[in-house]
Amino acid sequence: MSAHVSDVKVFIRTRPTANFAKDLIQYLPDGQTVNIHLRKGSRKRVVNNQLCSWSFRMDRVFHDVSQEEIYASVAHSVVLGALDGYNGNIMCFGQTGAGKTYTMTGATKNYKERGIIPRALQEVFREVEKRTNHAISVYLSFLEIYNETLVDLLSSVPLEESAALGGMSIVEEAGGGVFVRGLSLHQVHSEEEALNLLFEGDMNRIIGAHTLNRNSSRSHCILSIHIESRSRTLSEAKYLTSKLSLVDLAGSERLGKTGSEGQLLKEATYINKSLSFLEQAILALADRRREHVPFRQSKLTHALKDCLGGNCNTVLMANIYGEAAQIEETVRVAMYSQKECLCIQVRKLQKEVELLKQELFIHDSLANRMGVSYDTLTDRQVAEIQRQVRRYLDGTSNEIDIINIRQIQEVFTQFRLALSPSPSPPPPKAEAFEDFKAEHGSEIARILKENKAVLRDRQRRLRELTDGINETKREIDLASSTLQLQQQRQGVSTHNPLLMEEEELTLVLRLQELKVQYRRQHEELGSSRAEVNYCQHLVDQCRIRLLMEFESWYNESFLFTEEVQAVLRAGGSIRPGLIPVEKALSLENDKQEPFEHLRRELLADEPGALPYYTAHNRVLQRVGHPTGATCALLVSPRHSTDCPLPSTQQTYSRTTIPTVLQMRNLGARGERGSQSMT
Ligand SMILES: Nc1ncnc2c1ncn2[C@@H]1O[C@H](COP(=O)(O)OP(=O)(O)OP(=O)(O)O)[C@@H](O)[C@H]1O
Repeated sequence: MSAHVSDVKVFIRTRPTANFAKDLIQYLPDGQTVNIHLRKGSRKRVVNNQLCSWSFRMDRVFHDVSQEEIYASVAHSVVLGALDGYNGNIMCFGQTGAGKTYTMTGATKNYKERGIIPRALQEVFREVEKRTNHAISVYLSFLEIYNETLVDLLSSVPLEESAALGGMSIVEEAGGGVFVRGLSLHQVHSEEEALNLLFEGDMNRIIGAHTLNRNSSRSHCILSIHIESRSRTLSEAKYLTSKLSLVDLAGSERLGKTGSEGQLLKEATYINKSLSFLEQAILALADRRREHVPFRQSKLTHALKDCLGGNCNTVLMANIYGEAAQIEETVRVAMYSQKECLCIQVRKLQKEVELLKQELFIHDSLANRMGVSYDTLTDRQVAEIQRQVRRYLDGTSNEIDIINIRQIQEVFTQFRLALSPSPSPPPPKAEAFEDFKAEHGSEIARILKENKAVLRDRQRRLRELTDGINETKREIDLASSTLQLQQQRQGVSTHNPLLMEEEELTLVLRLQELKVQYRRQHEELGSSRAEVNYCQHLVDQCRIRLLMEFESWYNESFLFTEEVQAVLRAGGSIRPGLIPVEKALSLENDKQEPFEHLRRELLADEPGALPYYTAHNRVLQRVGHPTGATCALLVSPRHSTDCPLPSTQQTYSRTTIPTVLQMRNLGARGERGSQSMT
């Protein structure tokens, strides 16, 4: 039996655990979909019950599945493909401890639990025995890549000697293949010989890691099975060579997760870089417009160059934990594999398109329609269709040349353009704003006017109080200095407080009276300042509402297309006015300018409100949530005014605010605002 499909497949496998997070990970019965839910903020240990959900679709998802089944579903066809001359590549990736080594190598203590590599070696030699018509030679190499350093796990030469000989390097061959110069290649004649090398390499990896003080899960390992096959019966049959790479990638933890530093940080950086380069290489392979695939960016991608894409069967296995504590990493790994899955879909579709184009070409040549192009229309072709449509509409022509679907679509587009009424240019914003205040926005404009009047009244009262308190202070100072002079005149030594002269007594009593008055005025001033601040806040709110409502009205009335307006009318999460119009319509900057100017002018009398408004609007646009506007308004800080203030600064409670002002609060279209303001 032979199997060879040049393709990439993506799988997910969960490591079994007693604490499987069944409320967060759900495998759907189709055997291909896994839904993962993540509680927002769980990482920061913030109590937050909001869930983010993802649905990932793979070639297959494996949960509680035996090693035997994994091999049959994932590796069997790739191994057979290699025996037929197709390169193969099986890669396991995922976070440390998620089961990559278990999947690739398996648990060595238990035969049933052996992984893909020993099973692949077994199958290769069984096939060698079966395929008696072929002389098949098998070679093994075992490469470790640690921090971009290449290590030969089967070398008999000590590391220092190998370095003295020039070390190892990745070299490209003329036919597009790659080989690692300096990496030992071992011919094996039986399954057992091959397994010996596998275990030896594994052991060398552990010893190397131990002596060099590094963690074996921080390196990538590639066991390559090189196969050469020659027909014993057909002298002219091709001599086939292939390479099957079985890759156990390093754990893919995020940098920040374990607070890595020093060596750990360096390792994590290398791993992340090489995995990201691997991803880039796979994405580039899927993009047919890319002529260059960046294989040389890392040792890993360079070494795998001839096992990715092209004439190669590739399998990606995402190993994940099933526990809630690891759910974020799980999402990350699943997303990574999903991306690969997407590019595989793209590649498949591109192949299909290619095939269909070829069929069309044959069909056209049989139907004598050679020279017909199915590519995207050029500007000249579009202009030609436009001309023909116009001639058809004004009656000078009865025909329009159409030979393919793209042209039909373009004809319809041109008809629509020609027949739809040309949109009138929107009026200048400053002019429209006046109309808006007189009609649609009259109620808000009226309330803004009233609130401004109240604010002016309170500001006047504050000025009076400040003048009054300053006057009292002056009187106090005068009375004090007069009293002091009086006492000096009498002479301090002879002065008897019990025998106070009438003039002096009058002065003392006046001073006491003034001090009481000063304290009373001071309190009143405090309340008055609080009122002014609060009135100012309400005026700002009204002003912002007015501008927002205006912007919304202007967009809806003059800028949004009928389609957009229909969506807005239908409700949903988009609220008019919260769509940044620049984004929705890509307005040119100079058209926005007058409105910015208007906005600044409107806010000019209280400059403090401008940054407030701008920042607030930015937050709204960023959050893009309908209630965002209201919430932001309600929690916004109160503004100070430029009114004269007494020398002592105080804070005032909001309980002094008169009820009449609360009635004019516009927050949250009614109730929400008034709740929060009291
Ligand atoms: N599917 C599974 N069934 C049974 N045991 C498993 C399975 N997957 C993993 N294990 C066990 O979990 C432990 C960790 O697995 P493994 O060493 O394969 O993780 P890993 O992803 O290769 O980690 P590292 O990145 O550190 O190499 C091992 O004891 C392994 O036997």
